[in-house]
Amino acid sequence: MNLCIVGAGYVGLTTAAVFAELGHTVDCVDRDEDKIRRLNGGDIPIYEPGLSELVEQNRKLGRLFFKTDVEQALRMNDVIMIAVGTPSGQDGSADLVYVRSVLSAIADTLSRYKIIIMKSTVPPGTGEWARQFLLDRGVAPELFDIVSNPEFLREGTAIYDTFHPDRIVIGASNPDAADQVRSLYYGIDAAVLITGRTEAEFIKYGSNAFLATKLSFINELARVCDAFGADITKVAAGVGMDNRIGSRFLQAGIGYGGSCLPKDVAALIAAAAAKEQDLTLLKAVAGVNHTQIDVYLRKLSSMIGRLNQTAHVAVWGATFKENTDDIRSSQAIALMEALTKQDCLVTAYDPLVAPSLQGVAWKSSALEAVKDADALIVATGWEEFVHCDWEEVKRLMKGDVVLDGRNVLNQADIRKAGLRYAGVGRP
Ligand SMILES: NC(=O)c1ccc[n+]([C@@H]2O[C@H](COP(=O)([O-])OP(=O)(O)OC[C@H]3O[C@@H](n4cnc5c(N)ncnc54)[C@H](O)[C@@H]3O)[C@@H](O)[C@H]2O)c1
Ligand SMILES: O=c1ccn([C@@H]2O[C@H](COP(=O)(O)OP(=O)(O)O[C@H]3O[C@H](CO)[C@@H](O)[C@H](O)[C@H]3O)[C@@H](O)[C@H]2O)c(=O)[nH]1
Repeated sequence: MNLCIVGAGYVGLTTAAVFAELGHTVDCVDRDEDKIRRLNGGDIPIYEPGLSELVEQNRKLGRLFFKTDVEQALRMNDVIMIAVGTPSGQDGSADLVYVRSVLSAIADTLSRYKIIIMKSTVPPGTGEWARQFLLDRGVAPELFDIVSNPEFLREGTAIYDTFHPDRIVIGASNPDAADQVRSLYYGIDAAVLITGRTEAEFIKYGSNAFLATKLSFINELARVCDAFGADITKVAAGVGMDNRIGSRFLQAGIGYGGSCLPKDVAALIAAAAAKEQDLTLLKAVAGVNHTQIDVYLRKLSSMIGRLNQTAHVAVWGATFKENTDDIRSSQAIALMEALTKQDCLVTAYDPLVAPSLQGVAWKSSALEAVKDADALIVATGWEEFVHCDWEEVKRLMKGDVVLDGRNVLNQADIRKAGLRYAGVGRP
């Protein structure tokens, strides 16, 4: 099948590479000229394990193309997938400005039947709104179908997730259009769920909202475990053994971040509010996440006796989780901002990124970052931090406190090196 994917970001680029690998011919278009230039020069603008090889292979095979001329690509292809960003607006609602701009380009170019697949995460009702948008722009109703096909990949494992999804959700009002979209996934062994468009849009928000709920639940329980001197990792292991609950997404930490969970929880709350529904549970989920950093900074403060300009805190990790270069809504960044707000001296290191942050001195290695520090916080669970030389850390640090913000470290190794260990909900 010939396909045009609009947006060459984490989702568009990964999906383009995987569909090309499945044998389709894919035009991946983005209006960001620099991004497309880099892609055409063999340089992948994001860090995603396995993506570079897949892109290169399919470019060489003549199945994957990167272009900036959106209109031309829209004219040339009869299957169009929208994978542009849907960031949070001021009030938390999803800002559909990029989606609208793609729809506008589609309206300008559409002269024969097209299937328009909404891959971007959009609020319930957006498919219907998009249909009306095109009709209002004078496009004849028989010239298009809009199909919702939400994406569930995780950054860091995006290629694996796209080849091995738990399910493929296709929301369509025309069964023939749903079948066409299903045939795009030929070669992927996964359950396919065909629903109405609005239900598909809800499934995406419902999934992310549930994942966020699981995380805030375990993070709140971790606070109580802390108070009782119990270990949340052991509690989570036992709770997760119940198949109805499941063991995944129960790792307590300094909170969830990334470009999706915080944004999609906020967007669902806003979408509900527009229909006069108050999502009290989800508001609490966001609230727990919002205060999680403060809770553990208080713990740190009690261990080193102060959090002010005389405190030197080293932070390991800046990305919102390991194996990605994405810092959107990263709790690690929020933590550094909270520390600098208290005038602490902050030295930091991340294996992939060093974003400019006022008051943060970036170092070129993990060990360099801990030199003379009173305390170390591990804010992202990079493998490199798990396997570091704790004897050397102890030798370089002035103080002896290690706060494991992701519960990924081996406490015994740290204590053996003469350091004091504190985790999230761990005694
Ligand atoms: N990142 C994830 O892990 C993930 C997973 C599932 C779903 N989603 C959803 O997928 C969507 C895309 O997310 P992302 O992380 O890939 O975003 P991103 O910001 O990485 O990429 C979006 C791309 O779209 C391009 N773009 C914007 N407007 C355009 C236009 N009019 N024409 C051409 N290109 C345009 C931008 O230049 C950018 O390169 C969002 O709705 C997000 O919620 C993201
Ligand atoms: O047990 C856990 C699991 C995750 N996290 C944190 O939660 C955040 C989100 O992690 P994850 O969900 O793995 O990252 P994303 O790549 O943002 O993926 C989520 O958001 C995507 C965009 O919508 C969806 O497609 C995915 O299914 C959904 O998992 C990160 O800060 C993690 O550190 C924890 O603290 N504990």
